[in-house]
Amino acid sequence: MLNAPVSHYLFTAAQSRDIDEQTINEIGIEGFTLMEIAGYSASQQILNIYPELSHGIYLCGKGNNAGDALVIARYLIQHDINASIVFLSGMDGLSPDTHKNFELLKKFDPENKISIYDSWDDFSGQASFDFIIDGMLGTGLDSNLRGDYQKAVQWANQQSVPVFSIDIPTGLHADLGEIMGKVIKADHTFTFGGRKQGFYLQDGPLHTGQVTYCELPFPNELKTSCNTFLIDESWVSEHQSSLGVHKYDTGVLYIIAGSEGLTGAAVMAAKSAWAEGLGAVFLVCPRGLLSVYEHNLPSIIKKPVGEQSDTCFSEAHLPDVRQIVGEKQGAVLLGPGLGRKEETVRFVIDFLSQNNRKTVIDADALWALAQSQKWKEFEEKQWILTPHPGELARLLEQDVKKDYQRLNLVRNFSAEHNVTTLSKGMPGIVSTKNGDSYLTNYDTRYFARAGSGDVLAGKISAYLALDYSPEYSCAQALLNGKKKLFTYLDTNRDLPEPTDFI
Ligand SMILES: NC(=O)C1=CN([C@@H]2O[C@H](COP(=O)(O)OP(=O)(O)OC[C@H]3O[C@@H](n4cnc5c(N)ncnc54)[C@H](O)[C@@H]3O)[C@@H](O)[C@H]2O)[C@@H](O)CC1
Ligand SMILES: Nc1ncnc2c1ncn2[C@@H]1O[C@H](COP(=O)(O)OP(=O)(O)O)[C@@H](O)[C@H]1O
Ligand SMILES: [K+]
Repeated sequence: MLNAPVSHYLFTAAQSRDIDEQTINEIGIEGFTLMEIAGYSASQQILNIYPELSHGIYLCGKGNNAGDALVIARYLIQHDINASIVFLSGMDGLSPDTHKNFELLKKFDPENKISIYDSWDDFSGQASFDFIIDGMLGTGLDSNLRGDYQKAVQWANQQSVPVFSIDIPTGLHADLGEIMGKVIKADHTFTFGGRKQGFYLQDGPLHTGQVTYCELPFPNELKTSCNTFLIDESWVSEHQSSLGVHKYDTGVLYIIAGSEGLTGAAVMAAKSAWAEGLGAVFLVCPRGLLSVYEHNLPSIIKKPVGEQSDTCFSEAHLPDVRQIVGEKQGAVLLGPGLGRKEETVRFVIDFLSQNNRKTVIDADALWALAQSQKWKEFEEKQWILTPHPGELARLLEQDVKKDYQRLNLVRNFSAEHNVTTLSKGMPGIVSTKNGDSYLTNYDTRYFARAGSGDVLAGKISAYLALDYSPEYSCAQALLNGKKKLFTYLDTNRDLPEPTDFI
């Protein structure tokens, strides 16, 4: 199981608002109190992270997002950090808690040092300021940005000072991660009560800057509807290798991979899995390719099947392959470099029809699944599917353009077919049989070179062979790549090779 801490739950705007309302109406913590905690907590984070600030421009709408910004202003002026407040929709019609906080703020400023502007036109751009607070719109955004909000966003994005977004960068759709006309490009987003799903989809990652989760007193019981989580190393702990046990007790993996011209995929996957400290890795291969593997994979036990003239898998190999895979308890990786010949497609489907092993289905084995609907009826499916965008479109029989759509489709697909799916791309999405989804949070574009998929499949199947759950195996494999990527980028300027991730 993968149990994310609440700091890594990802909410939609509707879920956030529901939790807010229930906390206020059913639990009895007033909205004003929540706003105070939100603003106080963001102000302390800002003081910690940016200790040298002297003057902020506060861009405010009229909803509660602006109220949070006004609370921040109240705390920061106590630290001699000046404030200029710009109300983009004027000062009439502020939400009740925001209005109350505006009145409070003025009481903290008896000398009228705070500058207040009641429209965008009234604000002419200050001579000196060193940060901007974006308190224009939060979860209340309901359409493309209107009127002066567009102008203010454009202006803020052109300034060379840090921009701090309150709860959400204004203009970013909290669920979809899409830009609603225009969007703030924040250096830092302070988000309240829960991260928003859109931070990690589509345009989100390019606009939130660093995200800091600020806790609000929302009871955890109100958060159980959440089924989307952020994967990161702060909570997905690294596996411990169980040294000293017999090699066949510390993880056995059978890799069924490779065909003429595609032996590299099998080699990469096998090396990648072996590097995780398994007891034994068996590479099942068509006999005609054995010499390639003897040469390249000294640590891997080769299990050739068929005749000397065979260079791809076919149905004729099934009895031998089944027997080999049945010898010891272990996991199976099926797919890298298998090729797409018809006899290989039949081999894959027939093999899966009577396979009770935990199995990672990758690359050409996914091609085979997409050629035949038969697999949908198979009873035993302890499977992890690892489609890249093209493979996913074939499996779903539809094009998937938007991340939000991909998240929902992959979630439904996994639940409907009772499999775990790792949908590759940016973000990587892991969806489980019970409808939970886990998103990555780093630049996966570095992995878009032929071979990194084979390395990833090797890692996932290694963890599966070590008896970790399917979702943990996927998350840990993704994070393993991230760690290696960051280590590589620390000392290198050129692009990493897939072999750097082994
Ligand atoms: N008790 C609460 O409700 C809490 C709310 N919090 C804050 O409140 C925010 C949500 O507050 P609200 O629901 O008041 O919503 P917002 O503050 O996001 O703004 C809603 C207002 O903006 C207008 N608006 C919506 N879309 C617009 C567009 N495209 N262009 C121009 N104007 C637009 C709406 O007409 C409405 O008046 C959260 O994001 C968070 O910052 C926090 O203070 C925590 C507690
Ligand atoms: N550690 C990782 N974290 C996130 N995504 C990864 C990682 N490793 C691989 N990927 C994903 O896998 C993709 C490569 O897989 P794929 O297209 O199947 O390549 P291959 O040519 O190796 O089969 C990358 O574009 C990326 O989306
Ligand atoms: K905002």
